[in-house]
Amino acid sequence: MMRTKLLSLVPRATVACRHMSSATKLTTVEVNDKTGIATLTMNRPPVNGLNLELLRDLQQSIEEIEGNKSCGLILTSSNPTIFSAGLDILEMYKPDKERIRAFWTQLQDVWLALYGSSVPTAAAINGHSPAGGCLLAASCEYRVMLPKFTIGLNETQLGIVAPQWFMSTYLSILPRREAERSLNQGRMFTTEEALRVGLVDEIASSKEEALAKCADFIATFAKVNPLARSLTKQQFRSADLQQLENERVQDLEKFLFFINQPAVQKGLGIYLESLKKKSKN
Ligand SMILES: CCCCC/C=C/C(=O)SCCNC(=O)CCNC(=O)[C@H](O)C(C)(C)COP(=O)(O)OP(=O)(O)OC[C@H]1O[C@@H](n2cnc3c(N)ncnc32)[C@H](O)[C@@H]1OP(=O)(O)O
Repeated sequence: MMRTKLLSLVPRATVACRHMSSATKLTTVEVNDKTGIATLTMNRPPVNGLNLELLRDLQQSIEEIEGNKSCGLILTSSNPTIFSAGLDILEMYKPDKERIRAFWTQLQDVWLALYGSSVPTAAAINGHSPAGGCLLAASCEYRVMLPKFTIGLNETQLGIVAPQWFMSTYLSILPRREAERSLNQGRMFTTEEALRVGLVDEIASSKEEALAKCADFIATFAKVNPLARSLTKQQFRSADLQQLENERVQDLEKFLFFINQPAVQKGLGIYLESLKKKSKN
């Protein structure tokens, strides 16, 4: 059964105090006193690669925001040029048997929590956002991106296949033809291209402006009944969420089977090497 987010259905009062979650985590949550909007910042140098620990912290932070009566969630990064480099490829290359199960299950949980979040969500995309990074941004309801960066589901470029729920997330934003073509191509869009196809909603010239635009989007719900808004969002997204809820185990087994294929491992090894060579030059 899909989780009902009762907590979030309580009308939201202005948050009285500024709250900062634990500094030892790979994410921070900061709630603006005036707006009641929570900013969730990813902070895992060097590239916000989504490893098991970052995913766990993301999940906890989303739950914290759902629970603390914030009136919206803005996802962003502490890195000035990278929103998130996507899944940490080291989790998938020559993986540890137990850890990779936990990793994928945690990724599923993060997606269910973010895509299914009952609070309004927006992404301030202040840097590159390939693959899993794009998934996180696309799971939000609104995206504001800074110029001169790239975003997209580039999985096929790595010789891997985005699972159905990545595709559903793309399809919730892009026209079907565009989603299919760009997924097949593993296309990375520039900020301007992303705006043109509708993958992002606005361009901002600084992170501060991006955060402000995200806050403006969230403020558009200020006079909308929170219960009606939340249930409407849930209805819109329920088929996608339900599909993964129903197929979680099969999705995990499919991922494990695929990722352990020698050809896939070889491809990931070559890709990692090319990233390392590039970073040394
Ligand atoms: C069947 C299963 C399907 C699963 C679906 C998969 C989803 C995914 O998310 S797969 C991951 C896809 N991600 C990418 O293809 C991004 C790769 N990275 C980049 O393109 C770039 O690093 C960048 C644009 C994000 C940032 O560029 P730059 O600022 O120039 O930084 P460097 O390239 O020098 O990278 C620094 C450092 O970080 C390592 N690294 C980068 N990305 C990843 C990653 N996704 N996983 C693990 N490690 C990553 C890179 O190798 C460098 O390491 P060092 O050489 O050790 O410094």
